[in-house]
Amino acid sequence: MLLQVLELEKKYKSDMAVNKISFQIEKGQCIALLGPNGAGKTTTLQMLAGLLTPTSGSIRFSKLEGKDYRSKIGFLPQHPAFFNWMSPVQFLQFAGELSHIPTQQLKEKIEEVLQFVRLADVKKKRIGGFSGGMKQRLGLAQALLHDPELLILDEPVSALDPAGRRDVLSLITQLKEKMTILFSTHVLHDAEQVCDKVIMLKNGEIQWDNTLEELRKAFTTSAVKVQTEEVIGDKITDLPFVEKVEFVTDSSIVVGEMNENTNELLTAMMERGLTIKRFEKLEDSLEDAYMKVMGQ
Ligand SMILES: Nc1ncnc2c1ncn2[C@@H]1O[C@H](COP(=O)(O)OP(=O)(O)OP(=O)(O)O)[C@@H](O)[C@H]1O
Repeated sequence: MLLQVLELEKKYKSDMAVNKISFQIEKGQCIALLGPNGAGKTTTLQMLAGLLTPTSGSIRFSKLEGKDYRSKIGFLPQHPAFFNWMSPVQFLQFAGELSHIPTQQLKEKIEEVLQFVRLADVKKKRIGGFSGGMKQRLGLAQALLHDPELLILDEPVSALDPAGRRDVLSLITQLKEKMTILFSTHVLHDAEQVCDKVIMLKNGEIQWDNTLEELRKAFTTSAVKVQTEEVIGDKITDLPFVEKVEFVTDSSIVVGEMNENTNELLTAMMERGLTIKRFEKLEDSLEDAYMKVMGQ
């Protein structure tokens, strides 16, 4: 385990932004913190990054018990601030000095991270002329300067156009091989593309903390819809599935709780002289499952 969060709480006067949440992060995981606006994502990430003091609860970084765990965290805020007159090299030099990275190491690291985020060609240009995607990649470069073990990204792709989104998500995918990543998003699809696990937040509380595969399993219905050429009538009244049958029309039924026994149902219907015209598995999409968990 890399990080353990216990009963973490942040209250703003009477407003409970984060309500005693607990979760843990294993080394090497890529986790998405998913939730609508106001769910408490930024508040949580800022507490983890040490930028905000929790009202109560604890954050433990396993390997650095007692030391300042923040030195091992790389953080990209939701709205990174840049000096427009600076160049990427100047900005990273400035950020690296603030983090007390030794001079020679910093020089090499700046070249390395700029190469990684594909800004090496424009490293001496003014940041003021950069696109949103370029700025976000520069922000990511800054978060990587001190070789963090845990990279925390607050809505890294939310403000980007589709191409910028794809760029940054692909960089995150490459970084997954090297470090543990926690990033927030309000878009399920972003989480689906890169992460192993999702923590869903709503009103400051965790609604789900597991893989998307488990989410799919937990919320997928196993009904099938069968449409026939003929009127079905009472031809299926003796089938073992009869209690789960609902007629949609005279020649179309939905049968619930069908798992491995779908073939049996179809065979039985054909044996009773029904011609199968259409057969459909009615599975909830991941989006449906997300909506159910979030109660939306
Ligand atoms: N400085 C603050 N003072 C008072 N309330 C705040 C403050 N910061 C956040 N909140 C409240 O805390 C709750 C959680 O906000 P937070 O920004 O963490 O949510 P979020 O999930 O990151 O949303 P978004 O996607 O909009 O950034 C919201 O109800 C918000 O209004």
